[in-house]
Parts: sequence; C-alpha cells; structure tokens
Amino acid sequence: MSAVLTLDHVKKVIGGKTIINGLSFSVREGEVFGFLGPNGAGKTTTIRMIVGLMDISEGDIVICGKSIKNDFTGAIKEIGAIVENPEMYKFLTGYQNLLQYARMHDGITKEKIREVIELVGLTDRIHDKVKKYSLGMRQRLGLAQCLLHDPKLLILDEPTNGLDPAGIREIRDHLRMLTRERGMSVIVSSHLLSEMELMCDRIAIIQNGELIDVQTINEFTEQATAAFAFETGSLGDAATWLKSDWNALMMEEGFSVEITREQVPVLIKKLTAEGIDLYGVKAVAKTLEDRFLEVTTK
Ligand SMILES: Nc1ncnc2c1ncn2[C@@H]1O[C@H](COP(=O)(O)OP(=O)(O)OP(=O)(O)O)[C@@H](O)[C@H]1O
Repeated sequence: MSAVLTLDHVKKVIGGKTIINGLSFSVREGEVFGFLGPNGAGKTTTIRMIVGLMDISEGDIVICGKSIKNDFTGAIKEIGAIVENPEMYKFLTGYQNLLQYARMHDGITKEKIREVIELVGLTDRIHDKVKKYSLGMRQRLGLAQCLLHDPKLLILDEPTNGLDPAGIREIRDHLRMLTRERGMSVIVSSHLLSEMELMCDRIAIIQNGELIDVQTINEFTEQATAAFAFETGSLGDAATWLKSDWNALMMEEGFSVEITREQVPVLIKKLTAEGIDLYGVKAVAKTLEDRFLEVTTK
C-alpha cells in the first residue's frame, strides 16, 4: 500500500521552544490512522502543520507525493479537513451551505453536491435549516463539505467531540465506508481511546512532541501484559506469597495478576497444592487505554 501522507523528521520550534521534535510516520492508502497523545503532546500543532495552517521549522511533509514546502497548493488540494468545529450558516439549509461553499471553490458540480449528501446520509434532511440539525448531523454536513473536492486524505480533529453514542457510531460508520469503499485515508485525533480502538486501523502515540509508537490496534493491545482474574475460596497465608512473588492484587473473591498465558497453569498448580479452592480463571482483556497509559507513563 502506498503512502498518502509522509512526515519526514518534522520539527516545530516556537519562541525557542521545541514543540515537535523529529516526527516521522506515514499514513497508507485506505486506512483510518489515529493520532493519540496526552494533553499538550503536540497533536494539534502537527495537524495544523499538515493542513498548512502553520509552517514547519525543519523536515518535510509530503502529501500524495507532493512536498508541502515545494508544492504547497498541489499538496493541500489533496486534503479535506475539519480542524475546529465546522462553521456553518445556521439560518441556511444544509444544501444552501454546501452550495455556498461550492461557489467559493472551482469545479464543484451540483451532481457532486448530491453525491456527497447521499454519502453522508443527509438526503432526507438536507433542505432543513442547520439550526434544526443535531450535532451529529452538523458533523456529517461538515464531512460532506470536506468531501466536495474529492480529497485523498481526510483530517478530522476530535470528530466525535460532543456527540452521543449514536452520533459517534454514525461518524465511525461513515469513516469506515469512505476508507473501505472509496480508498480514502483518514487521520483522526481523539482523547476517546475506546473510540479510537473501534475506529482506527493504526495508531500513533505522541508525547512531548515525539513519536512513541505506531502500531496496528491489534499489535497495541496484544503487547499489553495480560491480566488474569482468579476466583478462589479463602486464600489464607497464600495471600502473602501471591502479593510478594506474583504481585497479585487482592479482590473480594480472589485476586488478579499480570502474567503470561503460559504462567496460568503454573499458578493453578501452586494454588491447588496449597489446598486453595479455585472456581474460575478469567482473562481480563487489556484495552487501548491500558496500553496507552503503559506507554505514556513509562
Ligand atoms: N503558538 C504557540 N506558542 C507557544 N507554545 C505553543 C503554541 N502552540 C502550542 N504550544 C505548546 O505546544 C505544546 C503542544 O500543543 P498542542 O496544542 O499541539 O498539543 P495537543 O496534543 O493538541 O494538546 P491537547 O490534547 O490539549 O489539545 C503545548 O505545550 C503548547 O503549550
């Protein structure tokens, strides 16, 4: 799969302070790429550089083979972005908003407008005034606007911000459809880790302006140490060695430990040898959030 976007040792210095330091990664065709990091990590700054709202101090950003330094107009043409909440005229209808946008940009036909409306599922409500739209519908209208010029890469800063679960699902389904059926690539930034887990193919974690890790969602969660919950009868003295040797966390009906799968039978044998009743062992799935905290608090 070819790269739609490449950041090559990107550095941003503001007022003598290095905000982004040697950031390099690529986004492939047809993937949803998540951009994750604690507050102040540099996500917004990076996105602002990608969409051309801020210049780069060092390094380069290449979009569909075009360098943002050498061919700014060519590179930016390939991008559709919602960086802050999409600004819409609330007293106009959704359709009038899109028409207004189309008038300001060359080559957008009425047929294209119809196509994007259908794509984001707003056909039935497109002639309602935007002030009557739910937040989710406004986001979808924003998405429609971004899609009018057929971008190869869509950049959405916190796309599910303020949406209810149904709205989040709507946006997620639409992004999936755009990548799977249209081969578009999407970059999303979010604080909602569980949401990123459902939405993204790969995730980059940044902290203090540096890249910590880029991996697929599966790689991320698999790498997290597994945890197992043991449901037992009274532990008696065993609680002491479980805590000291296995770093076990005591719970109401047993304990939990962070061990590999191979260590599970070893521990079961030990418990049985000590005459402890064992009612069940359950693997506790690690979430992206666990992994994120593991990585960023190292
Ligand atoms: N114009 C600026 N002048 C000085 N410092 C800045 C400027 N813009 C950003 N910063 C600093 O750069 C760092 C990264 O900010 P940025 O907004 O990119 O982080 P973020 O990851 O998007 O954070 P959040 O999740 O809180 O939005 C922060 O420490 C911020 O204070």
